[in-house]
Amino acid sequence: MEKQPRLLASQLFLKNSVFEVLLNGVLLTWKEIPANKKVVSGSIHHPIKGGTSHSVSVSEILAVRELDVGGGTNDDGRWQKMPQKLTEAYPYAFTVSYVERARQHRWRCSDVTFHCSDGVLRQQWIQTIREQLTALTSRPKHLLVYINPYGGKQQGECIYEQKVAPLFACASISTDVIVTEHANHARDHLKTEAELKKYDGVVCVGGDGMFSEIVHGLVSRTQRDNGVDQNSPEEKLVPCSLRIGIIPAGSTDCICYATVGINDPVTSALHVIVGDSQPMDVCSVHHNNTFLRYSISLLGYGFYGDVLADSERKRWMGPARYDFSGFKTFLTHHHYEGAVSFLPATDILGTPRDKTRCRAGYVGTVSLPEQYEVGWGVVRGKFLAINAASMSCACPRSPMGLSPAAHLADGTTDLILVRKCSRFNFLRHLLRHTSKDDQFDMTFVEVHRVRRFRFTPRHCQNDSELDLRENGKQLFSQICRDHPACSCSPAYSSWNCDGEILPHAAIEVGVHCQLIKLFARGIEEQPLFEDLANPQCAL
Ligand SMILES: CCCCCCCCCCCCC/C=C/[C@@H](O)[C@H](CO)NC(=O)CCCCCCCCCCCCCCC
Ligand SMILES: Nc1ncnc2c1ncn2[C@@H]1O[C@H](COP(=O)(O)OP(=O)(O)OP(=O)(O)O)[C@@H](O)[C@H]1O
Ligand SMILES: [Ca+2]
Repeated sequence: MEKQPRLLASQLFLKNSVFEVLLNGVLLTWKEIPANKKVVSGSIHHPIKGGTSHSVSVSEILAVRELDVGGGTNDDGRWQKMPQKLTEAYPYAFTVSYVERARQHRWRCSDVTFHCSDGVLRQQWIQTIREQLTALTSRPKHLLVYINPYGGKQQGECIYEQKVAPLFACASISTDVIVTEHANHARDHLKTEAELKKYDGVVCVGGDGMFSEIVHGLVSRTQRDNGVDQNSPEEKLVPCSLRIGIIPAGSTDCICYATVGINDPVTSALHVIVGDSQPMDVCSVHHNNTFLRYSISLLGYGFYGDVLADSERKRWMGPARYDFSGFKTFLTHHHYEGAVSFLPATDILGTPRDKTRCRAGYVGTVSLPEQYEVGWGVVRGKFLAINAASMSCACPRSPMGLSPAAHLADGTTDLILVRKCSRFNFLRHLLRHTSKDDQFDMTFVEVHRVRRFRFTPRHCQNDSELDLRENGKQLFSQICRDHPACSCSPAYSSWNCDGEILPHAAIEVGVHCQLIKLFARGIEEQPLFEDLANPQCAL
């Protein structure tokens, strides 16, 4: 039989007042007792009206610890002198650290210190809270942490040491930390060496590129351990068991932003500590039955491919390189010819044009065996951009993202085709990414929710021998030498695969539903914050 959580109710002293404190296995609540209703000691069992009240879910308590008194520390860490009489009456203190919601999906760690009249009561409280925390089996105890010291503004190590490590220590999480020494260090370590059995999760401190390394390491390792061949595009991949945490310290941080709602290191660390779990889709990208890469956020050909290719040469500029290259690519206004064929997702309810958003608690449609018999669709033409967004791709540049209604874990990707149009119209389309306006409501844009797709560039219907880095450039320079003053576009762009350039233009993509899990819960609805942030809220 399941053990019932112990119920505790006491009158405890907090700041300058007496509170009725209650722990019921789900919630810890404390409610101020108006001065005229105070009971001197022991438990009370009747509801008390009036006074401020607070409530914290046990699942969002980080830790509880004893505190020596004679005075005490305030919630904001300042020394607080307590009234002599009350300190004498309640000399035994304990502090509870818990998650508090702040603005714009930010989480913060807050402390509340309760004072008890005797040591036995204090022990009872500490022990009971600890028992209830131990019963939360989804919380990680031992983590493997990779820090990219060169991501984003090169603050990775500092962010981890100052903001994250103290929180992990407070929550009694032990860590093995590796500061990477070169690109693909984390990927290769995970793929071949790391003793994964020792850990409850992997944390990366860096940007989307660093996260991508972790995904490649973990997914490849899992397939190898299970004898699955990644080179076969049709193969069903085995999901990874370890969850991944992202401490954002990169330039775009779109995976973190779209799964948590903000790119904030403390918020992400707290999601790891409370043991959140968010499944996510992963796209596999193949060329001629050879595995190229996995994509979790954006696969972009044309505009986003060209922005990335240009920005890679400007890494020294830091995150601003994307704006610089974005502006330059916008002015260049190249279009690319080719054919996109895709398998529409017919067995799901949503569409990319929905007004609904993927939010915390959304249960993704798990792949269903009975798809309607709808064949592949084909779209041919000249495109400014071909984007596949497997999730919204919300980021600080575009708070709603490339595909605002995309879901994190529904086994589909939103294929966005932007046909050749004027610069003015393309600018209108881009601008809509920065507001709530519908970027798909334009004649030259179409969007399909798909399970698989292929792209074949026009100039290379047989792309088997093509290596873009070599032949692509030659072809472009050839064309432009022939038309020195023309504004013709090169034959090929490159694919931007989560911030990495792919070596081929002709690719085949399949979505693997819920292949990985993150220490996140999806974006919480804002009203939840409004209620909980209000200190006067009713219990
Ligand atoms: C006029 C303002 C329009 C703003 C439109 C902004 C749309 C931004 C949508 C961003 C989507 C990011 C998707 C995430 C991709 C990541 O896996 C990847 C790795 O981190 N990041 C990038 O590839 C980094 C890609 C970064 C792309 C930045 C593009 C900036 C475009 C600026 C265009 C300026 C035109 C101005 C004309 C006057
Ligand atoms: N020690 C290292 N030295 C050089 N490169 C590294 C090192 N560790 C990781 N990398 C590589 O750095 C690249 C960029 O890292 P990261 O994603 O952390 O930052 P970013 O590119 O600034 O951010 P974003 O990906 O969000 O745009 C990654 O592709 C990763 O492979
Ligand atoms: Ca998806």
